[in-house]
Amino acid sequence: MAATITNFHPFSLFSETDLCFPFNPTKLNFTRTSFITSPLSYPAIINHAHNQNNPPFSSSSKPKIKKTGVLDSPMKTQKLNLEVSPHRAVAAVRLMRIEFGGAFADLLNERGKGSGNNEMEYVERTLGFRTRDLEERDLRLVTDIVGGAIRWRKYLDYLILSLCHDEGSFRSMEPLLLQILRIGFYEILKREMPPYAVVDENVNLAKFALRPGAGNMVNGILRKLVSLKDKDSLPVPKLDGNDRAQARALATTHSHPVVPHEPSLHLDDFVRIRRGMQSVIQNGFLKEGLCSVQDESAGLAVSVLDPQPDDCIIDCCAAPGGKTLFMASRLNGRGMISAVDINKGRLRILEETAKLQSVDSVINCIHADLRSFADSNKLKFDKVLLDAPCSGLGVLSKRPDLRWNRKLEDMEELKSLQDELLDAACKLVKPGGVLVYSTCSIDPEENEDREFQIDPVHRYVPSDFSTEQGFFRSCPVKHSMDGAFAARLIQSQ
Ligand SMILES: C[S@@+](CC[C@H](N)C(=O)[O-])C[C@H]1O[C@@H](n2cnc3c(N)ncnc32)[C@H](O)[C@@H]1O
Repeated sequence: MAATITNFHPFSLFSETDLCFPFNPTKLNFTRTSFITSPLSYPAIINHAHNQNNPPFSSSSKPKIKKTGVLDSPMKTQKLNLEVSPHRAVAAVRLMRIEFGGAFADLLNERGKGSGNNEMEYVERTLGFRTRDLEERDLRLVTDIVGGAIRWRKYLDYLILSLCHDEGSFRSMEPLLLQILRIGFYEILKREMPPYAVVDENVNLAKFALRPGAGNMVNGILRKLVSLKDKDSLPVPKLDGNDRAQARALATTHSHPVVPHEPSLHLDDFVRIRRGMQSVIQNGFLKEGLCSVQDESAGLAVSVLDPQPDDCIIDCCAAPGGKTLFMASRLNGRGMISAVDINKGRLRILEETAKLQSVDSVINCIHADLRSFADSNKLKFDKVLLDAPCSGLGVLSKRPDLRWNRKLEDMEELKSLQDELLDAACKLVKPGGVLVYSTCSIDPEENEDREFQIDPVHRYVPSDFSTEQGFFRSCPVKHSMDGAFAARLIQSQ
């Protein structure tokens, strides 16, 4: 089975190649929101269950288990080990599959539900034995341990390395032994479990899955960890040296991957990454709302509106929320954005992502057709964004399907819908307020060929994006980003 990020995060709707993400400064102690944009490719998810003849990790070299039994089903003749806790065995094997098999932690967790038998097959093939079957509680523990060990991997590895005899023994450590240590370290440091139970259980796992000597090693290192923790003298990465060294130390303490990135040339809050998106995903940054994916052209269209704290804004075609959420991050918790969209499902994505990114307090989602909403609504807004449904001709590099799906008749219909939405949006602007009409199209008929009385955009975006007539326009070839258009209109007083 293969899957793409589309199944993973709504922001992939905007972009399969260029990714941006806003870091949540409250969670990451960054001073302000940042975005990342990057070309990337997602590795296919490998489902070894479909490849039974090719086990992911050979168990041929594994010692046979010490304590075996036969499972109750007459079909099952596998070796059963009752001394190893099932959730640790499954967690260790999942971690191996994620690190070496390219599997996604999330999908494994989902599939884990109700598929204990599959899990045990992996355990048996990797460790050489089965444990008792997983119960609901075990599965919850697996999810927590696997997620935690991945999330904190950089920090856990730093500590494991510090407690090894030398760097060589860390670097040459058997992968399974390293996973077992990561589990033990995570349980002791982050789950705060009773340390001696953790030591005993992980020693058992190493002993049975590898060999007695591996059990001794786990015992020695985990006990060293417990003793340092008790004395409050765990090694801490030194925060000195140049900026880069300090950033590395912080990345270790907070277990952030060091993702190669470059600041956006056009937006303070964006960074562009070319590689390393896997780390961002695996560390849960997207899922936890610490960042999101967005093309710089979308960010620049928001800059044309120039949202400021205390603004009362309406985003007329808001879902699934890329621009709304970026605007919300600029309000610093003050002001309000009414986010209108006719599509309930897409609006729900916006609502959920706003909660994840902790900006829901400044966003009010309204499920409505803008045309009827504008007729019935009495409230007027300081700033109105109409990011209109469009042909998408500016995003063909990411949406190749559009090349074949667009018909001339559709374009006529689309333009009249855009006209109606623009009329509706105009009704919502306060006297002296601003309306930004934007599209991700480069077709003049959808954009500058309309009759606009405009406020030129050069004060809001770099001059390279401002056309002679005062519109914002980004061009895929010239700017290496999506093609987009925005016009800034001022309502007369
Ligand atoms: C280009 S997308 C908006 C993207 C969004 N601004 C963002 O940044 O994520 C256009 C949106 O217009 C919505 N839409 C289309 N017709 C509408 C209508 N009559 N009233 C309100 N929303 C409408 C669609 O559901 C779609 O979500």
